[in-house]
This record gives sequence, C-alpha cells and structure tokens, in this order.
Amino acid sequence: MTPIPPGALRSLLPVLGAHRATVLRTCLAALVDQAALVALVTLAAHTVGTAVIEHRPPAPGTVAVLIGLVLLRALATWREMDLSHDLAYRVLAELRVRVFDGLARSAPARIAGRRSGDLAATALGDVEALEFFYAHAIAQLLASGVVFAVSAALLAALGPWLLLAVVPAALLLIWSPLIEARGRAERGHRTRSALADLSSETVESVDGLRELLMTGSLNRRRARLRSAGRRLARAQRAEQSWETGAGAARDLLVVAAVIGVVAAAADAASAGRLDGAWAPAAMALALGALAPVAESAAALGRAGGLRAAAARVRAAVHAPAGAPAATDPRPVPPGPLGLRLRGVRFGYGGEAVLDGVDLTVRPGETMALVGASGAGKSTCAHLLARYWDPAEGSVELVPPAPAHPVDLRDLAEDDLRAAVSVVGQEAPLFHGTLAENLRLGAPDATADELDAVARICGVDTVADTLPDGLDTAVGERGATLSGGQRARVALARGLLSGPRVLVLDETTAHLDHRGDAELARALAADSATRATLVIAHRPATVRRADRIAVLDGGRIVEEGTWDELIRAGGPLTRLFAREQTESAPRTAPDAGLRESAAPPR
Ligand SMILES: Nc1ncnc2c1ncn2[C@@H]1O[C@H](COP(=O)(O)OP(=O)(O)OP(=O)(O)O)[C@@H](O)[C@H]1O
Repeated sequence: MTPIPPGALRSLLPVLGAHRATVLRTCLAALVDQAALVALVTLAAHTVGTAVIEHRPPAPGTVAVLIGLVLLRALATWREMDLSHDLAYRVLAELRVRVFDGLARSAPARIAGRRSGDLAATALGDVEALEFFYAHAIAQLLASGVVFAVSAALLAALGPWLLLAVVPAALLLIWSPLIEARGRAERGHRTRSALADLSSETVESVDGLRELLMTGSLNRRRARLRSAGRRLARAQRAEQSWETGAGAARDLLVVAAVIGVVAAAADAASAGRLDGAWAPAAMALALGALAPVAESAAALGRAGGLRAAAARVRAAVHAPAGAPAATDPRPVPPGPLGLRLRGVRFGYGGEAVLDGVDLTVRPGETMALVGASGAGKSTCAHLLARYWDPAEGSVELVPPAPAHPVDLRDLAEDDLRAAVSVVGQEAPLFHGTLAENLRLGAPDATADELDAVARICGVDTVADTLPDGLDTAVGERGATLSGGQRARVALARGLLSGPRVLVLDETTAHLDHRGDAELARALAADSATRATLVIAHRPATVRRADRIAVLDGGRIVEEGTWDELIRAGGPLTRLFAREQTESAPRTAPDAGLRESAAPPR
C-alpha cells in the first residue's frame, strides 16, 4: 500500500481561511452548546442533592435557570449544527472546484493512466468524506478543550483530589486515537481505494455497456463489480468494527473515571470535607467534562481515517501543471499565422517519442503529417494544443516577416485557444443541444457565424435530419449521432472560434471517401490565411494537402508535395504500401496508392 504523506489533513485547513468569521461563530456555538450541557447536568445534580439531603425543594430561581439552560442548549445545538454544516458544505463546494482546477491544470498528463471513475471518486467521494472533518472535528476539538479546562478548574475548587480520576482519563482519551493513528489511516486508505476501484469499475462498465453486451462479457463484468463491492464492504466493516470497539473502550474509561469521582466525593462528603449536595454535582461535572473529550477523541479517530481522502484531494488540488501558464504573456501577432516545430524532443516520461522534429506549415498552407501508428503524430498535435511542453526545442506560431515567431509557452491560455484549434480523433460531445455543443469554444458566436460553419462542415444536413434542427439535444457524448456526424460537429466546433492554425488529428477518419472529399473542399475554400496540419492515414486525404511530411523514428524523414514524394519512392511510398499490405493482405501492395492517384474529388 502506498504510504499516506503526513500532514494531509492539516494542509487542507487553509481553505477555512476565507470563512474565518463562520469558523469563529461555529466554535462559539459549539462552546455554548457544551458549556450549557455541563452547567445543566451539574446544577440539576446539585439541586437533586440539595432536595435529598436538606429536604428542600428547588428555589424558583434555580428552576428558571435550569429551564433557561435547557433552552440555551437546544438553541446552541441547532445553531452549531446549522453553522458547521453550512461551513462544511461551502468549503466542500470550494474544494470540488479546486480539485477540478487541479485536474484541468494537469490534464491530460494527470488523466493519462488514471481511470475516470478514480478521478470522479476524488472529485466527489473524497471531498464529500471530508465533510465530517470540517463540520464536526474542528469546532468539537476547540470547544471540548475549553469546557474541559473550566470544568476541571471547578472540580479542583470542590476538591483537588477529584482531578486524580478525571485528568488521567482525559489524557488517555485524547492519547487513544494517536496511538492507533497509523492503523486508522491504513484502514481509511483501504476504504478510499476500494471506493475508487468500485467507482472506476462502475463508470467504465456504464461507458462500455455496448461493448460488454456485444462481446458477451456482461457476466464477467458483473462478477468484477460484485468483487469490488465486497472489497469495499470488507474495508468499511473493518473500519466500523474498530470504531465501535474504540467507542466502547472510551465509554468504559469515562464510566471508570466517574466512578472514581463518585468514590472520592462520597469519601470527602462523609469525612466532612465536601458539602453532601455537591457530591452528585461533582459526579455530573466530571461526566459533563469527560463526555465532550470522549467525543473529541472519537472525532480525532475518525479524522485519522480521513487522511487518505485528504491526501488524494491534496494531490489533486496541488497537481503540477502539464504546461505552466506564461508568467509574462506576449500577444499573438495579428494577421495570418503559420506554425513551426523546432528541434522538438518529447517523451511521456519514458523514451523520447519525438527526437528532434523540425516542421513548418506556412500561413494558408495545408500540410499532411503521416507516419506509422505510434510514430508520434498525435503527440505533435498535443504539443500544438499545449497539453504538454516539449523537453527540448520549441513550438511556435510564425507570422509573416518582419514579425517574430512566438513560442506557445509565452502565450496566455485564452490567446492560444483563440489562435489554435486542435480537433482530435475523439471529440466527445456534451449533454445539450447541437448548437450548444458547437458554441463550446465560441459562446458569443452569432447565429450567422454558426450557420456558416455548420454549412462548411455539413452539419446543416445533419441538423435537417433532427427534429429540432440545431436545437435538438444530442445526448451525453453525442450518443444519438453517428461517428461521421460527430466528426462534422467536432470540426464545426473547432472552426467556429475562427482559428488561424487548425490541427485535424484523424478528424475525418469516420467519414466515407465522398464526405471526406467534400469536407476537404469546403475547408480549402475557407483556408486562404489559415495554416492547417492534417494528421491522416488515408492516402486520398493526404494527397489533397499542399505538402506532406513523414514522421518516423521521432523525426521528419521526408517532406514534399505528393508528386515529389511518390516519384522519389521513399518513406511515404513504403509507408502506404506497408499499411495497404497490413490492412488487405490479398490486394496488390500499391492498391491504396492507385486508389488515391485518381484526381482528388
Ligand atoms: N498520454 C500518453 N502517455 C504515455 N504514452 C503515450 C501517451 N500518448 C501516446 N503515448 C505513446 O506515444 C507514442 C506516440 O503516440 P501517438 O498517439 O502520438 O502516435 P500516432 O502516430 O498518433 O499513432 P496513431 O496513428 O496510431 O494514432 C506511442 O508509443 C504511444 O503509446
């Protein structure tokens, strides 16, 4: 099991900084609540003691104070609950946003290799678990400390020997969660991990329901879910059993201490050192002082079990940025832009995927980037979207001379997103209407701009088939659209913000040849000043580009027009021949080239 870093809970305390006044009011309400209870039971016990020993009914003033204390206690309990939950829920809402910001800042570096259910567990479950810490632990601890100190002083005034039973019990109570802190943290860690596993399994299963059905593996998946559920149940039970046992031990300790006080007070009363009516009051005072300490010990114990949740939240909140924001951002040069990768070296933590890539796309030019699967084409797109920064070299936007190129690292996030649009292989749609999905990157786009882009990308014909046109809800992840329709929507979304650099990463792979050709024609008519980088495998798509660059072994190994490269018979020819052989072993190796040698449609 990965060790839990120390100080995880402490590190989440600064979130309370913005709510100092509420924290103070919560602590005050908790203090009044606990103090009223101690005063109530002590006065009640003294009143009963007086009535029994002196055969005197309680004075009306005493009864009034008792009633007042009951009301005060009820009011303080309600106020404390109300304030502490209000505080906790506000803090949790803020933490959720910070977790989301952390994930967004480090995405996709952080998301890569982590399951989305696991991330959802952090963003929701782990944050939710901290409610107890913020709502109950902090005010409880502070108030019980004060109440115990005052009660102990009162007990000492009645007879210092009474403290001999109470102080050791209080020390033992507070010490008890500390001696078992590591075990508690580990049990909490097991529960949080089991919960994250179950969440991941559930999210994956719901996401891949169609595939599970088609492959007939639903039963195996159900078994995995059941086993993850059982693992969580075992972990929760282990935590619960321990808490129940620890609670019983704490109760025993309190009872033993109270019995000690009763014995000492009875002895003192019979020896005449203590007024008889104060003997039951001393017992009530001891109980009133120790009960909140016992509750605080329980809260400390439970908080210890939350260390794993706090550590996961802290890690998400403080996740390092995959591409840190520019400290002194430069403006994007006006006018047409090209793009340039200069000596780019990059790897995902392991071996270099790109090892000195030099690539230039001029304003108004369409460049196709090709290479075998895994060559690093999408990685180039990721660097252009600035999900990551290159380890060496630079990725730049290049305006026509005499303006100077600008490194993406020097741009403000919003300027970069406005200038460069990367439309990926997988462009998930969000729950909402088609128009809302199109406006994702350009919420202020006018209806005319929306219609124009929809026409270019053929989304207008998609909308015509839908009951409410562009205002039709497309369902989560665009479940109601075909792959090709989703690709058109994704492209329209990328174009709507009017990017000056457009990167299409296999965007049209889902379209048939005709759709691909139509889209390319529409894009070409609109791309005079735009630099376009098209990542594609299909020869016909590649052939339409002004120039082609072949990526192999982490470098650009060949660059030129289609005719030049085909004539040269080098890497591009070999790549397509190999892909053709692999995808259709019985067709002639150059069939793909022959298919695409026909004039582009
Ligand atoms: N997030 C990631 N974390 C770690 N390794 C990655 C990540 N993304 C890609 N890789 C690795 O980097 C290499 C290049 O991947 P990339 O997706 O850039 O290739 P590609 O040329 O676009 O392939 P394809 O044509 O199949 O889409 C591959 O070996 C891949 O496994």
